[in-house]
Amino acid sequence: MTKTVDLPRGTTAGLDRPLVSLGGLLRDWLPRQRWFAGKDRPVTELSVLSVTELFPGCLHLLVHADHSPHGGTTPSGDCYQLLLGVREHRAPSLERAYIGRAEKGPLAGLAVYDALHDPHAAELLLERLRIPGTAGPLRFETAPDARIPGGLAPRLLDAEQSNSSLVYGDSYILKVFRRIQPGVNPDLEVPGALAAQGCARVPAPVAWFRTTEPSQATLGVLQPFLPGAADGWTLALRALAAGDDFTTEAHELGRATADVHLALGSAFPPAVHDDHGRTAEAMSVRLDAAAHAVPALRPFVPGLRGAFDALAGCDTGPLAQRIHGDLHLGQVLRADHEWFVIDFEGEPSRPLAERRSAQSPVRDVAGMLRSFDYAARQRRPWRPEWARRCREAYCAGYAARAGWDPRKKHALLRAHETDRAVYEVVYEARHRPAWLPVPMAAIERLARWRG
Ligand SMILES: Nc1ncnc2c1ncn2[C@@H]1O[C@H](COP(=O)(O)OP(=O)(O)O)[C@@H](O)[C@H]1O
Ligand SMILES: O=P(O)(O)O[C@H]1O[C@H](CO)[C@@H](O[C@H]2O[C@H](CO)[C@@H](O)[C@H](O)[C@H]2O)[C@H](O)[C@H]1O
Repeated sequence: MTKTVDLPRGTTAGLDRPLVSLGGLLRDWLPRQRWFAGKDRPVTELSVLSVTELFPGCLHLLVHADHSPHGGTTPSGDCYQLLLGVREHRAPSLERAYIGRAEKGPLAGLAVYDALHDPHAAELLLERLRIPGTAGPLRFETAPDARIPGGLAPRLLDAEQSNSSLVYGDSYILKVFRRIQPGVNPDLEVPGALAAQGCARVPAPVAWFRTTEPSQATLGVLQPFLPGAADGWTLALRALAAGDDFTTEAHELGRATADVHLALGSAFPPAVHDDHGRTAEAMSVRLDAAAHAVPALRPFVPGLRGAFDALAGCDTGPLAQRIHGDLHLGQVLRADHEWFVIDFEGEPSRPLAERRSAQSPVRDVAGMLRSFDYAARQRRPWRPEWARRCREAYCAGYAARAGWDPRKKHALLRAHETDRAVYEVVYEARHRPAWLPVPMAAIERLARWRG
């Protein structure tokens, strides 16, 4: 029988030693994870920032993967959250989650695996979340009126994700953030603020956990699960495959986006003048960095920069406010004939302060328009007409609710679509090189654009 191993209870003293013995294992395992952000750069050092025994046989770790070249002076790297299960023997049911056997230190000889794959560990994690409390530097908190039942069966979502999510009994979904940045995560902050506004388009957080060490940071959020929901990407591809029209859904999605923008406008500090010059400058800087990282972009840089120059010269547009920041078809769910919006983290590679700053709502609109293009390019022959109709319907739906029409903001829309396509090029080059031609096709079109 497979036994879990009891580690010294309630103490972190000496527990950082396990990482010394796990370093070799994690160094190989970490970069292979979908959510690992530094795939294009070697890990030069892996260090432990905190380690806590969450419950017997389960360690909570924050590790830092350093990418600075040896001898380099500018530190670079990211912090990741790991939940490691430790057992005496390898469990056949956890083969997919197996990381390896610790060679040295207090865990020597024990089998180590990603505990989120272990239903028993996932159940205990929900138990911790149901009732407010602490474990070392970890804080477990609930919404004031939350009544979370125990004993819900967990399942780990195996979607291609930036984080890891556990669904409990089709009632709740727990998102465990993988890349951790100091401060409150917008995916807790924004849905919480929208719930307080009575915005029904966003599932409200019911519990969350955070750390106080090495600095304050959100680690995970539990929200109601929308049973039977399908995400916009799946629905769009289904419509394309069946040759179905998607304009009704796109129109409603435009309305839903505007609803969320209006609620965000009320929930956060007043909207501010959108400084187009500064935004254009930031876009230009991102373009240069992207072209440095992805050589295929380089021939298009002068053409693309034209979009940013046009933005800088533009003197009208909606006010800047809190936005979603990474809006695409995978971030919207359809349930009971309504659209819901999830995942307010923003573009994962951007610094947190930037993601939480006021930005043009056109950025979200541009994100969704790019997504229609992505969907249309999943089929051969490519369906530009399908994407164009969705685009029109989405903008019309948005305008009907927001009171202004994104289609009439040509310079803004083009600049934000260009910036978004540049982001996507870097994202695909890093995570899914086979998808690179999708945003590159848009880059070619946007670089040629004369209007
Ligand atoms: N409240 C919810 N109800 C139903 N499914 C959800 C809910 N929240 C997220 N999901 C599912 O989980 C997936 C991943 O969620 P998401 O927040 O986008 O995580 P990530 O940031 O890791 O991409 C979504 O695509 C969706 O299928
Ligand atoms: O993981 P997240 O949902 O936070 O977002 C990241 O991954 C997305 C892909 O999973 C990526 O979206 C890009 O691909 C989508 C199709 O898979 C497409 O609908 C989007 O329009 C396109 O941007 C997203 O950019 C990235 O931040």
